[in-house]
Amino acid sequence: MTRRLRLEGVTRRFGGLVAVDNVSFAVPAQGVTAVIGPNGAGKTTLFNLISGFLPPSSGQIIFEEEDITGLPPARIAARGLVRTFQLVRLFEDLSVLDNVKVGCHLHGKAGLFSALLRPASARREEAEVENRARELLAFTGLAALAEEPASSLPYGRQRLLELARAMAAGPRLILLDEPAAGLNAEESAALSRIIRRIAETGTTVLLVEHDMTLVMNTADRIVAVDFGRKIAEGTPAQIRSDPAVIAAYLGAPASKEAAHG
Ligand SMILES: Nc1ncnc2c1ncn2[C@@H]1O[C@H](COP(=O)(O)OP(=O)(O)OP(=O)(O)O)[C@@H](O)[C@H]1O
Repeated sequence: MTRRLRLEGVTRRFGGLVAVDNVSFAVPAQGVTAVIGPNGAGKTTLFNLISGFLPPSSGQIIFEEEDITGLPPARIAARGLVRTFQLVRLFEDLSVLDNVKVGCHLHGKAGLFSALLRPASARREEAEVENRARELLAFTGLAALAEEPASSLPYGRQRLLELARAMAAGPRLILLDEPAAGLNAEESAALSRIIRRIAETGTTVLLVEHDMTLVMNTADRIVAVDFGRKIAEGTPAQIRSDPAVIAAYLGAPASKEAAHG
């Protein structure tokens, strides 16, 4: 099985606190992988390390067989590893469509320099960008809102817009940081279907999420962390019945839970 991403012994310390402790796992190119864990387990720190927002204290991060450890976020994004954030970060005054177009320009080949230097091909690229942006709005169910200002969308749709913008870059791997946060059950179910479709189009999905319904319905593989350490890895069925995972969520020591189980 091809692996899109590998973490090898990744550790991140904040002073005396070890937020991520010697974590290793691989993300297959196919499908959806989820990272779960109780509050403060180190999930966000893990995402910040993978996306370059924080350098690891030690260990290696390998994306498509190349070492990206310590590269700045923009360089990592340019290689096709893009992320969304826990809190929505949109250009509020721009239209829904323009937000997605910005996503194409941020990480894509249609950069500002090429637009200045090669006006004819830049115009062609601009048309392609517009087509791609509209396709993504259709994909996320936002096509009818293309000309509206982003700030006018209800929260659930702003989250989908953020997803569409991240997809505009044509990423090889997309990191979704709590994509279902603040969504109702119906929105969360719609999001799950969109995430599955993203994976089917060949973009690897790695997500961090507290909404267990979404995780169990969406992920092919789950990595569970607690106190910065990986405590389990497997299919949703395996994770659901894993004593260490159950113990982490119930707040009981794994050994005690295992003894009872
Ligand atoms: N910049 C920082 N400086 C100091 N400590 C930090 C920093 N970022 C995170 N931590 C600590 O590292 C640990 C892991 O935090 P992290 O936010 O990664 O956990 P999490 O699993 O994402 O939690 P949540 O589910 O609440 O978002 C926590 O103890 C947190 O207080």
